[in-house]
Amino acid sequence: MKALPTSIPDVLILEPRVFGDARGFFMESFNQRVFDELTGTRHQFVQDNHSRSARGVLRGLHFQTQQPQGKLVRVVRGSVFDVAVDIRKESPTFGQWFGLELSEENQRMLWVPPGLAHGFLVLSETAEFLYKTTDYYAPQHEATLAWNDPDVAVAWPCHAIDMPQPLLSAKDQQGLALHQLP
Ligand SMILES: Cc1cn([C@H]2C[C@H](O)[C@@H](COP(=O)(O)OP(=O)(O)O[C@H]3O[C@H](C)C(=O)[C@H](O)[C@H]3O)O2)c(=O)[nH]c1=O
Repeated sequence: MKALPTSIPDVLILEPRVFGDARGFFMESFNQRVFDELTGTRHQFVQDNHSRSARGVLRGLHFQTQQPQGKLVRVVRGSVFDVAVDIRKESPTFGQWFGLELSEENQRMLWVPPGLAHGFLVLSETAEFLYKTTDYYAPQHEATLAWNDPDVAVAWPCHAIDMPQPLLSAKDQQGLALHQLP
């Protein structure tokens, strides 16, 4: 597995080693020792999540104000545009975002450390999204940064979904602006 830097210092792209043969492929999708070496951290994961979404669905941008979750995210079917936003007020990259395509084709993963907001836009007919988190779900602490906050200005590839607006949950339609975050 390789780690590639991004525009946000501790957000990393992880590229697994894929062993293909006539039967298909094998890869280690997670290895604690390798993860620790590549990220320089000792995070332990306590929860695995799996969501399926249709084209044009946008989930996010979510974070937990307490019990912040680090997330190791990947796509096993289809393709998404995945985004992390640095909302750590003391960070030199506060307010900046990083995004990339995660897909079953490129097998890429994104490591999103605790304290950032995270979300994705589905580009394929459907997408199966799997991720590990470093702390438990805590709905009482969950919040949403507005996907279209002009101060963050995420360049979502909405042209690729062939619809006027992404499909958002009621909760995500009520996202906060960056300047409103606690
Ligand atoms: C996240 C989560 C949700 N749920 C329940 C709560 C709701 O009844 C239902 C759907 O929840 P929600 O609409 O918040 O699911 P997503 O919009 O996919 O939320 C996720 O979306 C973006 C991509 C993220 O980065 C977060 O990990 C996560 O917030 O699952 C649970 O029981 N456990 C959980 O860990």
